[in-house]
Amino acid sequence: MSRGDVPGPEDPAGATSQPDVVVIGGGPAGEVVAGRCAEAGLSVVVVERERVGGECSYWGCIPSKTLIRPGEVLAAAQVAPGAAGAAGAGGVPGRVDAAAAFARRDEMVGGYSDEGQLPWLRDRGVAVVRGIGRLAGERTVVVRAADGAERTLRPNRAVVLATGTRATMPPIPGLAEAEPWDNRTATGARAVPRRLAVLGGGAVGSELAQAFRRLGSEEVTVIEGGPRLLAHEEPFAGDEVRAAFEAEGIVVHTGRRVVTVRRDRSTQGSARGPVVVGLDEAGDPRQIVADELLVAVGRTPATADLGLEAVGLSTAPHGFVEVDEQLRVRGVEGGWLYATGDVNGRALLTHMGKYQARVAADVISGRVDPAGRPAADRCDSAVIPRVTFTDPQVSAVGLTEQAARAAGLDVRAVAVPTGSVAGSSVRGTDAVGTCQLVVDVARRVLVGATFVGHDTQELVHGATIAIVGAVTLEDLWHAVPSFPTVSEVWLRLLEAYGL
Ligand SMILES: Cc1cc2nc3c(=O)[nH]c(=O)nc-3n(C[C@H](O)[C@H](O)[C@H](O)COP(=O)(O)OP(=O)(O)OC[C@H]3O[C@@H](n4cnc5c(N)ncnc54)[C@H](O)[C@@H]3O)c2cc1C
Ligand SMILES: NC(=O)c1ccc[n+]([C@@H]2O[C@H](COP(=O)([O-])OP(=O)(O)OC[C@H]3O[C@@H](n4cnc5c(N)ncnc54)[C@H](O)[C@@H]3O)[C@@H](O)[C@H]2O)c1
Repeated sequence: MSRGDVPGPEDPAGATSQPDVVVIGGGPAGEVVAGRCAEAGLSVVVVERERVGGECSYWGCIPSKTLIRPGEVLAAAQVAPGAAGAAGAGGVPGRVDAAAAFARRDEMVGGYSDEGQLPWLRDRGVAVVRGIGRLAGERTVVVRAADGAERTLRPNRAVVLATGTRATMPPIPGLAEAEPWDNRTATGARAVPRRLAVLGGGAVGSELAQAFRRLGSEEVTVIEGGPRLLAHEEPFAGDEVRAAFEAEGIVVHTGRRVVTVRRDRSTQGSARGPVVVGLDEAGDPRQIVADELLVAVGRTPATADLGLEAVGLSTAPHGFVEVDEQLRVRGVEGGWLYATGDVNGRALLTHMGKYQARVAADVISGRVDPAGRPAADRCDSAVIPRVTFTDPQVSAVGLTEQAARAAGLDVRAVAVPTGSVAGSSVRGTDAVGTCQLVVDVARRVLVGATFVGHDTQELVHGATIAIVGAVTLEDLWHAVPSFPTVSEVWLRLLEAYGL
């Protein structure tokens, strides 16, 4: 199947028109809610307009992390004396074989076919109906297939919206005509642009800017409208990532606005002609010329044409679907409509969408815990683990210090350099980053943690457990980290707190 095609008409498993549950959208959140409902004995239909697996599998997490990995491995080797010679030397790590990286990306996305994803649903008896789903009234979903044929599904119990998001395109004059990259074109690239400009220094922009620099782009420029990269994280995280970017030749402009974009189709030397990005008058430069412009300024929920008005909901453009703690859509009577994953705007992360999906499935199926109580929603929106796969990585969970104070908590933050433990030095010569805990002073429990450094992705789950379990500092003191691991930062942090 070529990219951009809509897959075949209907999964051979077939689908009843009156199942218990209809899920619109077969991304990570839709798949999981469907699978768990089916495991609970319900009959389930997933309606998918493109590919089962969603944005994450083909144009998000999987291809981006696959393209990041080779540069990360080379950079790690370069700071391990003895391996460094084999891996190249200089500001940018030795060359990544971009063609091999793209080939591995193609493998990881299953050649942009969802054949590999379907068995998981089939094994659970979930039917997939191909087409665009929309609400047409209470417990009523109309599906329009690629050939225009429509069929109506009338589930007995629930409809779950899991339609995700697409890249937001800001209304900058000339931008659309310049055919910018979005996450799909960037993660699906088949060649490395010599010059790449990136609009937006959030998770997508930061990860892909560094990935392309390491894949071989000679000039990479990030333009961020806010004061720093990774604005949702602790301020030191964005500053430390910026320092690392600049050390490897990525130019970062913060606090700047793009006011015009133009693709110069008269210029030779690039198949499409260079793109000229005009900046505001707030500073220098006033213009950036690149071969491609990646737009990564956030996400827009896929709610247009979803029929929200048919069930009395607002159809405000760019509006996320508001849900309660059990993932039921607010403002709809009867408790039959749910929304999980990106489309509800709570946490635009695959693992959180899948968590919400498990909660929603338990609510829909009436699952009870061993004590016979209904499965409760523990979907605490403050406890969101997240890893930004830049180098250094930014791995965090819970509240930033500022967010905790804004929430009225009396907190104390303690921080130590990630390089203060032997585990960091053993790994290489360039231990960078800061680790910080945010502690609720009265309860002596964590409410937030941030770990910036190489390979910190595996540190964050310990902090997640500590927050969810409300483990006191006195108990954490007895959770002894192994030597010589980077986890020893936990000990340093507790010592810094005064234990
Ligand atoms: C570049 C990039 C990198 C990312 N990296 C990470 C990461 O490392 N870790 C992480 O946790 N998150 C990451 N994310 C975020 C992650 O991709 C999303 O949070 C996740 O895909 C959301 O899952 P979802 O099921 O809610 O929506 P989606 O994955 O968007 O799936 C929605 C599905 O619904 C279908 N659909 C939409 N409308 C309809 C309709 N009307 N009828 C039928 N089908 C419909 C779509 O075709 C799609 O298949 C990344 C995102 C991007 C863009
Ligand atoms: N590793 C991961 O888990 C991962 C990776 C990529 C994406 N994601 C998820 O996807 C979501 C979307 O990522 P994203 O990077 O598109 O959004 P984002 O909200 O993380 O960052 C967007 C950035 O663009 C800036 N911006 C907005 N408009 C601008 C403009 N006109 N000019 C310049 N800058 C502008 C914002 O200030 C912000 O810093 C993230 O919130 C995250 O949840 C996760």
